[in-house]
Amino acid sequence: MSSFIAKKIKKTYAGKIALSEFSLEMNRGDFISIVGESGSGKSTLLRIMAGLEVQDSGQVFLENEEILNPKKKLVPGYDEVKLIHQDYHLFPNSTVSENIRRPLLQYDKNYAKAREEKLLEQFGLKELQGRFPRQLSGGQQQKVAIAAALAIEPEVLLLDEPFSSLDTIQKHQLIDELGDLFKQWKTTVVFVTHDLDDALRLTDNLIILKKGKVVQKGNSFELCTHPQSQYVARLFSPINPIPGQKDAYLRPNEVKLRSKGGLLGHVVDLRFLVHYNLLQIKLKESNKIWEVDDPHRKYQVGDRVYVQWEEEKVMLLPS
Ligand SMILES: Nc1ncnc2c1ncn2[C@@H]1O[C@H](COP(=O)(O)OP(=O)(O)OP(=O)(O)O)[C@@H](O)[C@H]1O
Repeated sequence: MSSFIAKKIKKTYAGKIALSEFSLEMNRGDFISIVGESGSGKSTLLRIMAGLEVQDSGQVFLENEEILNPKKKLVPGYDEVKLIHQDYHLFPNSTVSENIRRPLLQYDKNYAKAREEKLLEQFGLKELQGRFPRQLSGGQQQKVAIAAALAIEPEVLLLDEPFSSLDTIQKHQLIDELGDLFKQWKTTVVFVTHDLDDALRLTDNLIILKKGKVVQKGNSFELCTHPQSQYVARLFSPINPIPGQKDAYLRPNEVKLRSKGGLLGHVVDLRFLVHYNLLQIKLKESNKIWEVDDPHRKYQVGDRVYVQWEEEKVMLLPS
């Protein structure tokens, strides 16, 4: 039996569709990442799921109870369903401990103290408990904000790119740590992001959103190897159109570089990346620019090179 359900959620702003019949069913402790470009409706969806935004139609349920929107509920939102976004608000004149304790003010004192201690411990914040937010790094501040949001033990956590202001190393470390905690606690987590790498860090269970519509669902392997559209394929890597073949594309790592045979081109740009060089190759006949991986770092700008590929690597992708 699913415990968190969104049923045919639709939302328009001034007649423009932001979400179109979005449905989702999750069991307790499931993680899902929803990935989509800016404006695809991710934040709108999470706000509706948290009971903070009025939808045009459709319903959200937690354990068979309907999540009521602000039109139907005097005080919007629920303790059981917590939305965390980038603009987290810590109280600047309260310490780490006080920030975490604030949501627990109305709870039994002993319970509140025990909960605060547990969160400080689990988030590795014990040594920082007496500091004020201005004395913390961005990553530490975000940890405190998330710990505070978890103080009242929500069943569902909705994460709206809360890590986007962190550098990649901090971000990945925080996502890994949180992922472990959420698993321990069996929290149901919906993470929305435009960044596929971040999404995959937390879970392999993906929904791809475009202009308010689900365009594909599945795990990363399925989506990477069998994308059903250019939009989904591009989330994983750039794609190169094959001249003269409608909707036929190749990924940069599937193109072979040879000194003869295939399509002739010239290297017009080279980027040194950690594991390989990324080349831009201008194809002679079509003038198209392809992005191609050069794992052996063999080619230089100006080199003549032939590109080849295996037919089975060609992806047919309607726009
Ligand atoms: N309050 C609003 N009034 C009017 N239009 C809105 C409002 N909020 C969102 N929209 C529009 O709805 C669409 C979806 O917006 P939403 O913020 O949900 O997308 P998103 O995927 O979260 O984008 P981003 O990744 O940039 O945060 C966009 O076209 C946006 O302009």
